[in-house]
Amino acid sequence: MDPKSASNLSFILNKPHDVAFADRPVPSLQGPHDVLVGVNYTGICGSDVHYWEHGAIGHFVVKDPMVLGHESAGTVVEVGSAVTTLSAGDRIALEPGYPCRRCAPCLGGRYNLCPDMRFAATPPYDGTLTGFWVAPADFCYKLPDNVSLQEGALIEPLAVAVHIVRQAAVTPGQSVVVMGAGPVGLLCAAVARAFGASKVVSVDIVESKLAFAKSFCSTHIYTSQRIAAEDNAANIKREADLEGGADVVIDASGAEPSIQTSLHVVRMGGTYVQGGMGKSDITFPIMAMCLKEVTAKGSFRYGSGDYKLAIDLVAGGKVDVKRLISGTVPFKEAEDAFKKVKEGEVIKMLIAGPNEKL
Ligand SMILES: NC(=O)c1ccc[n+]([C@@H]2O[C@H](COP(=O)([O-])OP(=O)(O)OC[C@H]3O[C@@H](n4cnc5c(N)ncnc54)[C@H](O)[C@@H]3O)[C@@H](O)[C@H]2O)c1
Ligand SMILES: OC[C@H](O)C(O)[C@@H](O)CO
Repeated sequence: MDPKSASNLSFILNKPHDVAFADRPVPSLQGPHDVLVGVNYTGICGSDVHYWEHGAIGHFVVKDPMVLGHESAGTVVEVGSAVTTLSAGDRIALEPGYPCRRCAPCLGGRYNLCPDMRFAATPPYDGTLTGFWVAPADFCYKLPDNVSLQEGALIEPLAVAVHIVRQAAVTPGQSVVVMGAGPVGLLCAAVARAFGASKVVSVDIVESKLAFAKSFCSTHIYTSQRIAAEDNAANIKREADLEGGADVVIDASGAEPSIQTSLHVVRMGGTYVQGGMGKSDITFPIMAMCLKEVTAKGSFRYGSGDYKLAIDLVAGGKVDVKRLISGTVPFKEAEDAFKKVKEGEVIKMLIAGPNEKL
């Protein structure tokens, strides 16, 4: 694709529910280690939909028009003079956040915690729903021949799940309960299976999502009821035969009742990981955490090795991300795809890049 003759049409959020398409200048390489990527496919994340609806997530507020999107795969079109690992034509999954590489978290190996992270479609930084994108070469991961560009767009949420399951340190034979069967919860359940968990229980409030989870990877499912958290936890333990509780519980819902249930379903000395992002403050069953000596951890985005492992899991047939793709729309239908995601009819919608023929 020649960037001189191709479109750099971008899908821009002006303010909540006010989006526009604009042909922006094709970006140039900023340094010798950069590559220019033609964006082929981008998945819609819940955070994109949240910005589209509300114009903000916590203290990240869209003040100026911002290009949406951060779950992308593309094709390299130009490489900087110092790039040795990629060449024009390579198909890649795009890691969309660039840390400073100099601060204490970066040097400590946890670059996802960099305070100066420039993350796509997180204000003030533009996202990847555009024709061309410039990235450091080491944040572009070559896709093996048996991984499609559509699957490549799913590597981002899969890397989120890989990071969560690594935080939980899941080992073979363990029991894992995953709260939430949206894309992140489904992928956490699949990664937990791939890590050797023998029992993976998906919990949600929507039965159709659980039916999908069962067909996708979960060994057990449970529809959460509007009852006390302790009672939901007791039901999960009984129905999934988890006497004493689960070794690991992951929240991928962000919902307060689900977080409360999690602390009652985890076993003595078990591990709890918070992956879901809902309300900033909730009522948390801290006594259960204390008395059971639960190891509780957070998980934010992804770090060293997560993208690589996510690609290996797809290439090795361990996680079939294709099954999560509900449909792909042309670039000009981006807003309709956002509406579909908001209505909850779909699992993962992809938007083709502006130069992609469907
Ligand atoms: N930690 C990170 O870096 C990171 C990255 C991406 C997304 N997230 C967060 O992960 C969460 C999941 O993302 P997603 O894209 O799958 O979102 P999603 O909204 O598609 O999925 C959330 C699921 O939780 C279910 N749910 C709601 N209330 C529940 C309850 N009481 N019990 C059980 N399930 C319940 C919903 O029905 C839904 O299926 C979101 O909160 C998102 O913000 C975190
Ligand atoms: O997958 C990455 C997440 O969607 C982002 O961190 C988002 O939630 C905030 O920028």
